[in-house]
This record gives sequence, C-alpha cells and structure tokens, in this order.
Amino acid sequence: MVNTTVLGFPRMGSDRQLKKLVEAYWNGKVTLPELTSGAQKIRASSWDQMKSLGLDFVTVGDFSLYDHILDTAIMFNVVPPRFQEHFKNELDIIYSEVASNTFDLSKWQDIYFALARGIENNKSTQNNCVGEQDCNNQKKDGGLPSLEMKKWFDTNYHSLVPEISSESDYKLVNLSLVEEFEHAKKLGHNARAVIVGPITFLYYCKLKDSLNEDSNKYSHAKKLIKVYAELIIRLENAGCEWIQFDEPILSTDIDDNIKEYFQYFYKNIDLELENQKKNLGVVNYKKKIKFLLANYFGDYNDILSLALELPFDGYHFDLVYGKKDLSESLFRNYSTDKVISLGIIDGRNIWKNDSAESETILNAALKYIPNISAISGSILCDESNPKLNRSLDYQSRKKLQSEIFKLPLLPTTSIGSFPQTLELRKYRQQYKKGEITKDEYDEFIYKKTEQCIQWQLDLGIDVLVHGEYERNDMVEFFGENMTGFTTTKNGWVQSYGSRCVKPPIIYADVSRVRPMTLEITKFAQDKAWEISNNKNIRVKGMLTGPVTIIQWSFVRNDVHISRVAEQIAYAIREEVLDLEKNGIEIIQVDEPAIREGLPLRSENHEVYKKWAVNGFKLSTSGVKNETMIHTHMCYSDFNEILPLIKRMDTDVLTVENSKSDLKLITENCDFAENYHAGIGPGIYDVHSPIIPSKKEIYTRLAALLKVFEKDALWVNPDCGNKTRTEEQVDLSLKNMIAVAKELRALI
Ligand code: MET
Ligand SMILES: [Zn+2]
Repeated sequence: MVNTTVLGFPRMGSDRQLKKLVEAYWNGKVTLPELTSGAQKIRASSWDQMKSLGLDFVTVGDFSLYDHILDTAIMFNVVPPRFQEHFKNELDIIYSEVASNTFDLSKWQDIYFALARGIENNKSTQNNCVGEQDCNNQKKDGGLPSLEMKKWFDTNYHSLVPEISSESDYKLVNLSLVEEFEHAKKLGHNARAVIVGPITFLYYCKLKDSLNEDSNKYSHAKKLIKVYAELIIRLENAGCEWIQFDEPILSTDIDDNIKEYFQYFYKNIDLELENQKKNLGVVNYKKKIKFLLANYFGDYNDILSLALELPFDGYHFDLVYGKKDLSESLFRNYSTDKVISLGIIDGRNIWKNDSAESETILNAALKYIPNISAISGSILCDESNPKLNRSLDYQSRKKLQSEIFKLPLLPTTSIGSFPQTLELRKYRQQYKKGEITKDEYDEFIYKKTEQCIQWQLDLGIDVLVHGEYERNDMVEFFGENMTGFTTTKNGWVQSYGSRCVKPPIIYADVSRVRPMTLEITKFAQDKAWEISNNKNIRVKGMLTGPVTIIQWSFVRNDVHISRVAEQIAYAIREEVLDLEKNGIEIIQVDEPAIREGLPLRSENHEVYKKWAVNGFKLSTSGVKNETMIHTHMCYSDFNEILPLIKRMDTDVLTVENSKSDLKLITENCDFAENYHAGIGPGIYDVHSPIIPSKKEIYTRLAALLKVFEKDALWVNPDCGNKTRTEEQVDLSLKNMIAVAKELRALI
C-alpha cells in the first residue's frame, strides 16, 4: 500500500501569523494564554491543510515557537548553568511538579525565550563566572547572552546551539510534543510525531566542559537514551503509532565516533524502552510504536548498510538531494517488512513538481538518476583566466593601498546596514502600496543616508558606509534590479526565531540592466567629503556576492548552478567597475552565505568551491590594485573554510564571530596563523540588544592582537546594524571606536 505524507510542514504560516503572534507576546501585547491558543490555532490550520490536500498522515513536533533544536533542549532539561541560576526559583517549582508527574508547559515559556534571546542587564550574574570561558560568556555588565546560533545544515535557517557538559542533568521536563499529539488526535488526525534524533541533536550542541576536557559530545547519546525512551513511552501511551527520528546528520561526512554512537543509540533504544516499561509494571512491555529514520538533504552513502541493520521500521530517502541512494544497494537489500519513504518532491524550492518524473522514480525506484553536476564551459572553471585574478598579489596591493588610504592602525568600520527604523519601514510600505510617490520615498531615503553620514562622522569612524536604507533585504534588492528574478508575496522562509525572509526566484538568465547602487553610494561619498571637507574620508560601496544571491534565492534548476553564478558575477562586476569609475575606492562584496553553500559531503566540495570562489573573483577582480576589496561572512567555522577564503584573495575580510566568543579565531589558531590579509573579526554581537561594554571590547581586541598582526586588524561589529535601534547602534559604536582609539595609542 502506498501512503502520502510530508516530513514536516512550514511553521510560520503563509502570512507569517506565527511571527506576529510571538512578537506580540514579546511586546506584551498578547498574554501567555493567547500565545498558547494562537499557536494551537496555527498548528490546527496546518493539519487541516495537510488533510485537505489528501495526505494520509499529519505531522506533530515540526512546529515550534522559536526553534526545534531549542524545543528539544528544553524538553530534556538542557538549560545552561547561567540560566539555571537566573531562573532558579521557577525551575525549582517546575522540577518539583515534574517529580509529581505534573507538566505545566506555560511555566517554561519565559525561560524558553530567554535562552533564545538572552536577558538584558542582569545584575545578579555579576562576578559570578568561573574560568575565563565563563567570564566571556557572562557579559558581566550586560545581562545573559542567548544561546549561539548555527546554520541548519546547508540551509539559511539558523538553529540554536544548546550547551551541554558532563554535568548536564538530562530529564524529561516538558511534554509539549505529547500535548501536540493529543491535540491532533482530538481533532481526528492521524499524526506521526517528529523528533530531532539524538545524533543530530548532539551535532548542534556545544560541549562546555570545564571538568572533562577530553569528553566527547556524542557520548552523551548514552545518557540521552533514557530520556528519549521516557518520551517515546508517553507518546505510545497517548496512542501515537509512528515516530520520525530526524537525523539529517547522516547526509554529512560522518566519522567513526559519530557512527559508533548512532549505532549505539538505535541498537539499544528498544531494550531501554522494555526495561522502563517493566519498571513501570507494564505487563505487555514489547514495543508497539514504530520508528521511521528520516535522513534528508542528501544520501546515506556509506552509512546505509549500517542503518539498514538497525531496528527501524521504516527509512526515509531523499531522492531529490540524495539521488545516489537510488543507485546503491537500497532496493536490493531492503527488507519487505519495512516501510520505505521516498522523498520525491523538492521541499526546498518552489518549482511545480514534475509528476511524470516522480512517477518514473516511483515505478522504477531502482533506476539510477544521473547527478547533473557538469560544471564545464563556464569561465568559472578557468582559474588562470585574467578576468578572475588581480594583477598584483595581496602584499603588493597592500603597499599601494596604505599609501593612498592612510588609515590608522585598527581602522574602524561597520558591516554596512544601519537601523531599519519603524519610520523607514512605514515609508517603504506606503511606497509599495502607492500611497506616496517614488520621489517622496527617495527623498526620505536620501535624507536618512545624509544623516547616517553625519552620524558616522560625529562618531569618528574611519571607513563609512551609506547605511543600506534603500534595501529591505540584501538579496531581494539586487533581485529587483537585475533580469531573471521575480519575487513572491508570501513565499516566507524562517530564518531564525520569529525572523523570516522572502527569497526571490531566479527563473531565467540574469543580467544587470542599470547601475544598482551607484547613485546612492556616490551621494553618500559626496556628502561625506562635503561635510568633513576631507578627501580622505571614504564610503565603502556595498554589494552582495553571487554565492549569497544564489543561496538565498530559489534557483532555476534547468541549468547547472555555476551558470547562474557566472551570470550574476558578471552583473556584480559591472556594478563594481561603475562604483570604482565614480570614485568609490573601497568596495565590499558580502558573501555571508558562502559557508552554508558548502555541500554536506566533502567529495562534492571542489565543484562548489570552484564556482563559489571564482564567482566571487569574477565579481571583484576587475578593479585596479589600488582599490580595496572587502568581503563579509557570517555564521561560519572559519577554520574549516580557510583554504576557500584564501582563494578569494580579498584585501579585507570581516567576519561574524562574537557569538563564539572569538574562540574560532583566537584559541584554535589555524586561522590566525594562516590568514594574512586584512581581517575584522566581529568585535561584538549585533544580534543581541545588549550594548557591549568598553571593557568587553577591550578584552576581545587585546586577545585578537595577540594572534593577528596589528596592521592586519580591523575593528567592526560582527554583522549589519539593521535589526538594532539607532540608540543601541550609537552606544555600541561609541564604545567600539573609543576602545580602538585607546588601543591604537598603546600598540
Ligand atoms: C548577513 S550579512 C549582512 C551584510 C550587510 N552588508 C549588512 O550590513 O546588513
Ligand atoms: Zn553578516
């Protein structure tokens, strides 16, 4: 028998109902009971939609008020010590209730959002840190930092990173999943529960072990087995028939250590269930509930035979991104008493499904579908093409540039955007609705830009930006100004928490029709010269690179992606050259998404690196050696992509890293030892409303100065300022600039 189902359903709602609800709760406009019932309504309407589409199962557990990894962490009591301490009273009540089998979900709500968003100004945490690592994390005078974020595999969604240690006390303390299941059942749905599998969960966890330095985070699977089993028994008792364990980690290169714990957990979970049931006095303790192993985003590759030996009742195969599974031993060795789940619709893109193709896959599930990975015939393959390379190497360019720019040591700059204020958003909306004219809108944008220049001159920042007020989104803006793109009204994709983006669609050949940023950048530069009466004040041109434009769009799939990259790169190159011709001498081409595009399997890395690196170089290397090229990247393990970054050959790289407390760059020194061009490691976290203190900035800069050459270091926030308020930006930049100036005098 063939059933139809989905692995999960978008949680945000077509009109971002969830975002609005959650933000209203944060702003105190909606009460906790209203939040709860609002969320229930959103879930229920998704189930209705799944049912009316004719699916045989609905899913529960795929919904989340903020993030599904955070949900998993909360469910199993993974609360970092700083929050345990802060919420001691609340947690004591929760734990004592749990001990008497009472689970009050509402008691978790504020703790949950605090982990996600941090807490401002918490005096009680002052001077309570143990060891340097904790000190960094405590933001002594600035409250409690939220959990870090990490990209969800190769997508642009950000998950939170739970913190575990040998002291983690895993226990089942939150039953929201069971409650959701019961709700769906009451509404008459046949629901499958979706949970993040332990290995994927641990992949997202960060080990903060001060006690046990050699500890291996995956070994925590041994401890987690108990709490997972407890949860499963509760779901089974509630009448749940299927559990889907999401383990997309299987689509990555997994080492023997991960393999060992993957095998350990799923081999032993049945036994654990039986033991717990026996202890509970259940007579018929054999497992009734069924397990589906869901791997997606790629193929099982060499883990397939191991996975097939484990006691799962069904397996999901991603036949869109994991085509290789089809060709392998899949159907040859597949036991007929196991359910097979075939992912034949591309859930990550918007193209209407080719049902003839799906039929072919279904009918002859054994046939190999060749992987279209032909990157040939593109200029991006030809490393030595002069169009891809600057004529001088970095050191020689640096000499030329330092003579021209005369920047001080530790030059200060920002990443580009300035606050998208309520007023600005109102103007944009009015303009989009046709309530104000283009001239009125432009007048406002230019006024804001001028004010931003004045503001930065007052602050004394060394390299200015125009503020990016004219763009709502760094990809959408370029999409709107090039051919081959179209936009959607409701194609929302969750980025993190309540934040959503609306990726454009690339449906045809891309080219630039007109200059896109020239006018406003030139305006900003002229204003800067006029106001300061100083030709040495420079405004950075601000563009988005081809990789990020591709990663954050729905891309046509009828030509190889390197073709699309090549076309976008030519368009950006034209813009770069126009800026340069008009006196812009520092140009930043942002590539925040470069890491997330890296294929999950290393065997596919080189093809990606080729088009990604060369796409960036084609965009930027047409300039004179005197022109300074910056790039910016976020959310990356920079050590991991160091060779790729070096190949990009930029003059200055600014990176997000303050959420990782500079550890990636300072402790694990690969990066510092091997990267010798200009570098601006984000000196504070713009994602948090907390103002970084001078002391904190000083400590970080001092740490950086120990590992980087002083004339290579730039001082900047870790990402754009657009989500902050003007006041927050002002105070943060003031502190940052003051510290840079102080330190400059000392080194
Ligand atoms: C996500 S990276 C953002 C870079 C962009 N220039 C900005 O400042 O917003
Ligand atoms: Zn960024």
